[in-house]
Amino acid sequence: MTQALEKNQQKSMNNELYKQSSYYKGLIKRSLRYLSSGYPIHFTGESGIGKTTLALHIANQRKRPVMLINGNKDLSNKDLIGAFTGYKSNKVKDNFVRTVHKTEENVTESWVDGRLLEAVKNGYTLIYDEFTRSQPETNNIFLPILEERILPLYGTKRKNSYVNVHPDFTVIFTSNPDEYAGVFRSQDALLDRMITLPLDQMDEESEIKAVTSKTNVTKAEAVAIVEFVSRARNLCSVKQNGSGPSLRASIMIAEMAKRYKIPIEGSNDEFWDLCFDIVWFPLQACSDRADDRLATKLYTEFKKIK
Ligand SMILES: Nc1ncnc2c1ncn2[C@@H]1O[C@H](COP(=O)(O)OP(=O)(O)OP(=O)(O)O)[C@@H](O)[C@H]1O
Repeated sequence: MTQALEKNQQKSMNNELYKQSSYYKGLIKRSLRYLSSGYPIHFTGESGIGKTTLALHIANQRKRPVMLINGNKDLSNKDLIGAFTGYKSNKVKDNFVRTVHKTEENVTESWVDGRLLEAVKNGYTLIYDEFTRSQPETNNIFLPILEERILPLYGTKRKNSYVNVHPDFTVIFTSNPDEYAGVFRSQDALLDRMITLPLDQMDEESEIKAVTSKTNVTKAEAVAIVEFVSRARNLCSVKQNGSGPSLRASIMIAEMAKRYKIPIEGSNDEFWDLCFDIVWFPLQACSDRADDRLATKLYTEFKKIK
């Protein structure tokens, strides 16, 4: 089974925000130019700000199959290049003459391409999400791919020692900033071969567009939710463990409120419980206030929802 994303698995084909915002339009245009000129791009920024969604959107514009790999510390060259998965045997018994038994057995090792090899050979657009979560040794395989346009097959028992990279093959990397737990410092040599585009938290107007395009809330409801989450974010006092509730928080609040018909009002207790459950943990992580003081401040911001 191919690992490339099927069309119906590809998100964000027709994203209103990307069509309307001059910032995103410019960024997408430049990114496509870099990719077409053979330069991989790298979106870096905090969790939940839309790196993967943007990467998928750009990848979809290239009209090539899209392959997604998620970085993790256990990802190995075997996963990326492929491996021999066992033996295939083929037995032929010849009983034509009853007294003579002839058996012929052919044993061949069967090879399964890894996702990177499949993408490299066929000219896919590869999205390597959170690539800094993989071990730097694993990511070294990208150096010859990006520099010499070959994928070495070292460590395998294949006849060819490398494959040429298809001219349409290109990579969009994403990462969270290095201070995140579980992230390895990425090698300078690899970063030197890509164009790194830092992404910031969306501005309020963009976030409202993202929430309305992703959920069924009205524009006014999206405004109320996004403004509340944004005020909650402003309660962050220390820049550690992220920067408070992200776009994801706004989307979760909107989805849950719609699904369970919870009125999006600052006077509704059920809506308060929903908002508190979703924003409290990331807010607590970025604040050095005592919990009771922080909760009181959050409640004050919640009450401002009309
Ligand atoms: N332009 C957009 N329009 C609608 N929804 C969006 C948009 N961008 C992001 N989202 C939504 O916001 C949420 C976070 O987006 P995404 O997963 O792309 O962020 P990320 O930066 O890759 O996060 P992480 O670093 O945690 O993987 C998702 O639910 C996604 O569908």
